[in-house]
Amino acid sequence: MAKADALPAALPAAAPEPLRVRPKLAPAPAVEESLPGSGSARPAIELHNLTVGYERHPAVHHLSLRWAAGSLVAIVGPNGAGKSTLLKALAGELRPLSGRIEGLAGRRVAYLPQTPQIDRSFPVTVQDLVQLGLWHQVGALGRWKGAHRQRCREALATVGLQGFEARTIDTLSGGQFQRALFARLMLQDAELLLLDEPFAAVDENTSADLLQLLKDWSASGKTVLTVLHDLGLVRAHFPQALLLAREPVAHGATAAVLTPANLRRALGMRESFDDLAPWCEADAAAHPAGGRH
Ligand SMILES: Nc1ncnc2c1ncn2[C@@H]1O[C@H](COP(=O)(O)OP(=O)(O)OP(=O)(O)O)[C@@H](O)[C@H]1O
Repeated sequence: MAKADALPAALPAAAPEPLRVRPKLAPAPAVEESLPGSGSARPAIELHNLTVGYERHPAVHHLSLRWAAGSLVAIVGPNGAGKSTLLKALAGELRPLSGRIEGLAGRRVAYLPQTPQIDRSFPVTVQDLVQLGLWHQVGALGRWKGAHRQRCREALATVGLQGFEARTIDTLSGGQFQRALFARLMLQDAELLLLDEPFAAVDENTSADLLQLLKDWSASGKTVLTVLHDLGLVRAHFPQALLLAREPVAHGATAAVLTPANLRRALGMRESFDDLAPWCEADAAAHPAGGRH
């Protein structure tokens, strides 16, 4: 699987600034439309008994599910549940310990990780940062043209950063920086977007506007998987959810996933990562002689 275009994550919160988002498109598809058999021409993403972890220590176990193209999915769960680990696997940064992911071959994936991976003191302009989203079109040997710069300007205007092109990124507030990263995501034009807590460092108005972009992407057929902790936000805006606690607790329509019983169960499974833990139940069956991760 090709590694996703990794993007840095948000930095600390910023002063709010009004966004000029694109006009609202059709609402995000209802969950029924995103479920298997909806007839979408684009391939779904399928996890088949997927286990992902670090140095043979599984962090998230035995996931089997399917996301139809255009799904808008919130991935939720307690700290340490394996949410970021799952995104890393989908982004191609971690190889599965077992199982497989299907539906990514030949598809562009954009990944906005949780931890900042960019040195903001590096003297690059907002234009430099955002136009990297067009790398798939321009390439290492290509030349940046006026049309590319124009697309950058349009993307920046869409996230309310018109006129910021020449600013160096060290002069941006955290929220402005996050918006610039969304402009870059826009230019990446990926079919699968993986966002790890994208609203963690932005104010309510900004997150509402960025959320609208996610809905627009989903409505246009892109699959959007977003790690979130704000369950109110998830209930209000995400038709589908995956509740993780190292293993899947529930997956499907958000209202059916985020029930008090499921949430209690997930909390009960928290912090269970243990270097000396025995094989999980499913692995124990496969390794009757026993073993430890
Ligand atoms: N690089 C790593 N090496 C070893 N273990 C790791 C590494 N990264 C994460 N882990 C462990 O994997 C488990 C899952 O971590 P992960 O970051 O996926 O959880 P999360 O659900 O995203 O948590 P949070 O909500 O706190 O961000 C945790 O127990 C964590 O300690």
